[in-house]
Amino acid sequence: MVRVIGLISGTSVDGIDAAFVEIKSSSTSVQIQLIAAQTYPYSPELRSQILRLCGGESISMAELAQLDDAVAIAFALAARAIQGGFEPGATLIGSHGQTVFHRPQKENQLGYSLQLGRGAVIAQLTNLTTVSNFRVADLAVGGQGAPLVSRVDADILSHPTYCRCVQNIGGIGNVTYLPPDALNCSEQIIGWDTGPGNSLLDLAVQSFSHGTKTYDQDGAWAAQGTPCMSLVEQWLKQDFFQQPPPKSTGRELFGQDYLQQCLTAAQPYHLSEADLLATLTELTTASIEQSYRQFLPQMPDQVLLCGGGSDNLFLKQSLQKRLNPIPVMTTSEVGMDANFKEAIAFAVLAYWRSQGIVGNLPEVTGAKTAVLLGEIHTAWGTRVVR
Ligand SMILES: Nc1ncnc2c1ncn2[C@@H]1O[C@H](COP(=O)(O)OP(=O)(O)OP(=O)(O)O)[C@@H](O)[C@H]1O
Ligand SMILES: CC(=O)N[C@H]1[C@@H]2OC[C@@H](O2)[C@@H](O)[C@@H]1O[C@H](C)C(=O)O
Repeated sequence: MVRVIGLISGTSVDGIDAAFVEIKSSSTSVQIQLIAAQTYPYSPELRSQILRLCGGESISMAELAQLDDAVAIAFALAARAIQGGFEPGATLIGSHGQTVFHRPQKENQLGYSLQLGRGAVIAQLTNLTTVSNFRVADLAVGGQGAPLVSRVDADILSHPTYCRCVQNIGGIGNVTYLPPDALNCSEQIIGWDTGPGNSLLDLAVQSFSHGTKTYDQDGAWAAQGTPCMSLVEQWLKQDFFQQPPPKSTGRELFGQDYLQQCLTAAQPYHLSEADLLATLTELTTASIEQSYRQFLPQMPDQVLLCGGGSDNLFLKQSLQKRLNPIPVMTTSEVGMDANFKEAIAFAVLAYWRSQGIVGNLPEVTGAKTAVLLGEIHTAWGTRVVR
């Protein structure tokens, strides 16, 4: 048994998700007990600095260094806070860090992905061995570097007889397709980034609310509107949605510029803000549905949502309508907290790294081979281990 902290802040930049878990492992899989979970919001200043960088703003190397320091300190404070008081405490941290740039692999160009929050600093500040920088090893062997949670999804969410899709709806959406008894047929597991999750919705809400809101609670604003389906069909012609897996994306594509193109295309329709939010919600759910129908060997028996978008009632209803009669549930309904599944995943990925167990699924990322994910930083220095 080992106690591990998983930390992640994703493309919504809404804060650091921290999960404190106990991991028991057998020869075939891991058993997870969630001890504590919490989201630690960024300070408004730090969030806005990160969002500007994610939005493509140029900064100096000195500013980048300062931002990396601030993110590492914020992650270390979250790690200290989440395990406060529990005994025994954690012996390992898995820190995804904060994605600020992602360049998917294409043709003969390696992918590139940058997450801020240096593991060596977190290890020093917490005095705990810290695994970080998970994506580079998959990228170096020709992978997309994302999604990385698929092997964990298979371990903790596959079902003996049901075929499942685990659908994360964060800033960006990503799916893992799990055939029945997936662990014993991992070559049949597939996954990809489906496209925008909440990223366009959040940007639109921040603009329409003049900065007073960061997201549409429960999708209540969008629910007051009517989606314009012809716009959704037009937007779905974007190359990314036609691209077969393996594929990954980020705010570099589905960010402010893409939103602006959507709003410009919508002008002739004279839509209200609620109509626009409803239409952007349909883009998210339509892109998920279309990718399933286009790229899956068969439609799943169940869809399990996770990520903040799983709390968006209007979005969940729209996806259910599109996938009926397939039940659209959340991972919480099968015992895996939907808001912290990704943080838990990075605790497991860090544990696997510490045990010399590979973490990526080449069938998902397109990597040439399965590799060890993450660099191990101890309080007394960085260990280079096989
Ligand atoms: N109650 C809610 N109603 C509607 N939307 C919500 C709710 N709670 C969270 N969200 C959405 O979820 C987002 C945060 O989700 P999450 O933390 O999964 O994103 P992330 O991890 O940063 O993204 P990614 O998975 O792309 O890395 C918020 O920005 C918001 O858009
Ligand atoms: C570069 C990066 O941070 N990608 C994220 C993003 O957010 C959702 C989707 O795109 C996913 O592929 C990925 O994160 C999750 C944790 C993953 O790698 O599985």
